[in-house]
Amino acid sequence: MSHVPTKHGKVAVFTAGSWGTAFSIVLADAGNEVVLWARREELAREINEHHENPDYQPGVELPPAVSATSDVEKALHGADMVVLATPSQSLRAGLTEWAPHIEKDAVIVSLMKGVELGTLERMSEVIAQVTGAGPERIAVVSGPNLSPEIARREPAASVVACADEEVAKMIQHRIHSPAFRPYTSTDVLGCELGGAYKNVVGLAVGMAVGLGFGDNTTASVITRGLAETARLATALGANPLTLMGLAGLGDLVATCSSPLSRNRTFGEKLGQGMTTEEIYASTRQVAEGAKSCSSLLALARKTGIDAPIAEHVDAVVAGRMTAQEMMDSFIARDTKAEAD
Ligand SMILES: NC(=O)c1ccc[n+]([C@@H]2O[C@H](COP(=O)([O-])OP(=O)(O)OC[C@H]3O[C@@H](n4cnc5c(N)ncnc54)[C@H](O)[C@@H]3O)[C@@H](O)[C@H]2O)c1
Ligand SMILES: O=P(O)(O)OC[C@H](O)CO
Repeated sequence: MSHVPTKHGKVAVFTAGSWGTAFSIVLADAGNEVVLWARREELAREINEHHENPDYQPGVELPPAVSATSDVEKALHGADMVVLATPSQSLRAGLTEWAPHIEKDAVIVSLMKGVELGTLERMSEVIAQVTGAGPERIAVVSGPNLSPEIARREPAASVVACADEEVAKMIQHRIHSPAFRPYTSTDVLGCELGGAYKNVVGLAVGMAVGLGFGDNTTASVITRGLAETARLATALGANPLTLMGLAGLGDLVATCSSPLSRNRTFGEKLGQGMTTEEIYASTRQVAEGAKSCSSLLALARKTGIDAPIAEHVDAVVAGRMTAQEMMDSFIARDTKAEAD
């Protein structure tokens, strides 16, 4: 059945990185007017003049409904939806600057997949604290959505989660494009933890690939990674079915199987023997799991949950263990029942 785009309102997207730019195409294709905020004025100018973001989605033509600005007030004026896509560890600082200019009834949608270091807060919690918005104004979009594929309009599905189901439905309508199919959920916590944890599992799978191991190894890590994710998320109140859905298993499969994933690639480089510092120096794009392994591990410990994958990935990223030692240690762990 064909999708008929309807005319919607203005959406402000912070910021013009890989996912913000790709998601602006979804939003425009779904009938929204989109303003991308770029930190650098020259990038905003480039986007407006050439309808392309050469830094984060080179070669992709942006629809006419997408424009860019480096002016925060201009981006947010009249926007009834604000979409946030920064690295998770930068959200609090950025949002503190932007929040005073957000329209008072605007809904705020997080596209981020991480947990804040130190506070151990999920992005929706950071948004609530910084903006004062209630749960009915805060939503999350999460699923198997590698940005280069979304930017090429390859078909994909995702989940839009909000504590208020009617708001989730409204956002679903606003982001349903010919190539992008959103499902609703009220399980914000489950979607956020699924999204953050899959990055850590993606790092471990990447390490296995970098070490030269095949599909038995990666499937074992993926499956135990899903068990670990579900253990923590359900202990914190998530619906177990969320972890079996697009924001859990779906995203885990996309991230762990795709060479496009920055987390899997980061892990692959660790597996090949590069250090974390060398990898950071080789790319400016974010691999959220390299930071969130530490916050998720701390969250698991605080919750009294066994989290061997987060623990080992954190040790490798911090240089306390090699990728090979991690794999050896996974196999040598005390044996137990699968369901435990
Ligand atoms: N790229 C994807 O395929 C994808 C898909 C789904 C979710 N995500 C999530 O979206 C979030 C953003 O990822 P991305 O891929 O767009 O990252 P990216 O590295 O491509 O872009 C990050 C953007 O944030 C900006 N930025 C960096 N530091 C900042 C700061 N201190 N203050 C304000 N802005 C800052 C950068 O200028 C850039 O525009 C992450 O949480 C990621 O897990 C990414
Ligand atoms: O490139 P990654 O590893 O950040 O993954 C991107 C998306 O989260 C995949 O859904």
